Amino acid sequence: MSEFLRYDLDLRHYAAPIDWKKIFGNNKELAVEIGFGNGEFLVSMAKEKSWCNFIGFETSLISLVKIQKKLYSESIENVKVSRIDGKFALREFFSDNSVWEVYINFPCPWPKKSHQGKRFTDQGFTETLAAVLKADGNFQLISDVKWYVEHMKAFLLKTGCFEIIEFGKSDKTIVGTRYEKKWISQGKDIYILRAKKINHITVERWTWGGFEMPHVHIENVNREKILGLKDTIFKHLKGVFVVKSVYYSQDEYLLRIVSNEGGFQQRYFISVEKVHDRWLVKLDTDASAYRTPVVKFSVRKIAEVIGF
Ligand SMILES: C[S@@+](CC[C@H](N)C(=O)[O-])C[C@H]1O[C@@H](n2cnc3c(N)ncnc32)[C@H](O)[C@@H]1O
Repeated sequence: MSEFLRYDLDLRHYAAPIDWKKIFGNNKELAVEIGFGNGEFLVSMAKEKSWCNFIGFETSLISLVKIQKKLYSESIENVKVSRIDGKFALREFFSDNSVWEVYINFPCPWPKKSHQGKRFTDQGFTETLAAVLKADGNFQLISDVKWYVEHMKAFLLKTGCFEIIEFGKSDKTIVGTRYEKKWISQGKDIYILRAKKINHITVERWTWGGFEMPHVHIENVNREKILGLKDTIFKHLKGVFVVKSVYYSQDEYLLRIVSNEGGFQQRYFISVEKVHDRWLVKLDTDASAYRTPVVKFSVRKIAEVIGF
């Protein structure tokens, strides 16, 4: 394994909430950046604030690889990064009142209505901030999109948990990232929003409470039903899952699943295999998923549909 991979956390292997003190080996404050891109801001903050540990969440693999090389070459030890949706990770992997600051710099505004579930400007996200930030902890958003910053301000205020301490156009460079440089070079205005947590609320977490997974045993399977599941969509209170493909070999089926829960997408496999005289339906261990309500539901539902 490459040395720089030590910065990378595969959070599927950790029970939530994560014991960050154990991961970093110290008790420093925690700060989170979501969508760090090329990592300029995360790296400079980590160097400047060595009394704090930084966790960066990114969905882009290329960004992950780039920052790990940077962290390794500069021997920076107070940063961990993970390839995961930052909205989900902030809620699921941090205890209430545990994070000192959260930053988002130049998020994609997803202007189309059909994409609005991908925005950070929603009640679920601001409630998560109100849960995980410490008392007096801060959230900072920098963007070139005025309406996006205004929406975020409105959602923060709606929680009743934040005081706005800075809001408006900035006349100077703030974070020095690739996107900030790009928008400034195009003459765009840059907006800053800083908010301080003044009240606390808690939120429901989907994955807390261990790794238990409903492995379902069934007496027999209906082969036609399994093979006919391709492209079937199943609905659940919290989201949906679809069976994208079904693979078959002797006494074993592998179902490729895509789930979506409030915009959080997962791709994984459910295996159906013969064990002695019965069949076992379970989450395939080679491509594991976070144990969210829809993932658990998908295993039970497949067993229900194919078994008899
Ligand atoms: C427009 S770029 C900005 C990058 C960087 N912050 C900057 O200022 O240059 C947005 C970044 O957010 C990442 N991203 C988008 N949605 C995300 C999510 N839900 N969780 C984590 N990262 C996300 C994208 O992969 C992309 O790198």
